[in-house]
Amino acid sequence: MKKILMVIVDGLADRPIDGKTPLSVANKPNMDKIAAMGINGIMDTIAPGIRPGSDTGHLALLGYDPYKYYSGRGPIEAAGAGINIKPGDVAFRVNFGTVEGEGSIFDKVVVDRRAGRISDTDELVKAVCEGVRLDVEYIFRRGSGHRGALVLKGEGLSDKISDTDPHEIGAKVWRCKPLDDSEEAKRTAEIVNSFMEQSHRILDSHPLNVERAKKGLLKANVLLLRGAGMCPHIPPFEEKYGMKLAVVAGTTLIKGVGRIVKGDIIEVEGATGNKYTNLDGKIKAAIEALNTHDFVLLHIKATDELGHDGDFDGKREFIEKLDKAIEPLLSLDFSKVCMIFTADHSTPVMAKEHTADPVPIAIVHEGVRVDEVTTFSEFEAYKGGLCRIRGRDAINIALDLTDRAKKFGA
Ligand SMILES: O=C(O)[C@H](O)COP(=O)(O)O
Ligand SMILES: [Mg+2]
Repeated sequence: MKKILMVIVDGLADRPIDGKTPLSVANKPNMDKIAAMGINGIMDTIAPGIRPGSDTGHLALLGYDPYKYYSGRGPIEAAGAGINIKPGDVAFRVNFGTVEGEGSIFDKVVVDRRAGRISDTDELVKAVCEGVRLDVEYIFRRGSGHRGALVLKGEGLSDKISDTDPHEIGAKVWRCKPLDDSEEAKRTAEIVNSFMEQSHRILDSHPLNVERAKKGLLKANVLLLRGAGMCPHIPPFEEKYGMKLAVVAGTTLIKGVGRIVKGDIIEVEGATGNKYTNLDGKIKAAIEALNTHDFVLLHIKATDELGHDGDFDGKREFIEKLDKAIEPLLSLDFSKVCMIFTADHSTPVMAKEHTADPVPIAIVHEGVRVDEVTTFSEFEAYKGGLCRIRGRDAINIALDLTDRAKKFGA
């Protein structure tokens, strides 16, 4: 049976500054070869004008309707961190951030939502877990980089509560509020606010943070919570498509997407989800996974981080580094493998956030209607034969090319 490889370069696409994007000016002969070998187009991961999160974007690319199956970022992040969420538990995405100011945690101002992109939070997580006492059981784990996941466990909880992450720097930490009149939401918000206060006290005076401050580094002294949600109910990928799924990713969230649809997560040494990740190792692992799995999702994260950081040159340089690393993909046997090369959304350096600008997509397989596009970029892709598709179409096209599609009608 033929195989499918979907390469998703997170936040790869951009909005032009003086007519240029990091992708359009990067020297990337291998991506251009992929464009030349395949059929090209632009893709609205969810729908035109809808800004995808990486979670909803990846669900759509795996063929799941995010409006039906998405139950918040928290549970996906928690699954990625290896936490087994049970019905009734409430999960959150957590950011190690930096606050300054006096008074309670809710009087303090967020000066960085990523604590200077801190990379090792093991000791800090341990201190929080040892010190914070709540009215419920909880699990707090680190994720990749500044990320983590918190799960409140037990009866009488609700996910109808607001974030404590204000989503912007210069703003005060938000107090968690119930979003409906239920006792459960009121109680959960109180528990969250207690977690915020206690964890801040522990982190602010932690020796590692005192040391960071001495070195002129930002303290990781607040845990910003967002995306509260409960256990998702989603059909396993294999049940839906009859294909075994493998996910090669360093980023906790994407591992989580793989786990909630019951795919296999391939761990690669040195896969960090940042610009120093082990690209060669990930590409090798993805190619190997094609021997054991039917559908392989290879995720590359750093382009998105560099977009969030507003770093045009950094994003271009990373694209060039990635381009060198993907060379082995060009030697795949495209009579047996269908390769989709694309992004989950745009993260323009000028916006430092995700936008709804469509992303380029190239599909390589024997027999595709190769078009005249020979450059992989936001400006060339739309001239290709795929024209403009939605995220959920990509997997269907691959199913058709690999002779898995069922005829609709007689
Ligand atoms: O990198 C991530 O996890 C997200 O795409 C952005 O999240 P952040 O703004 O909290 O870093
Ligand atoms: Mg993304």
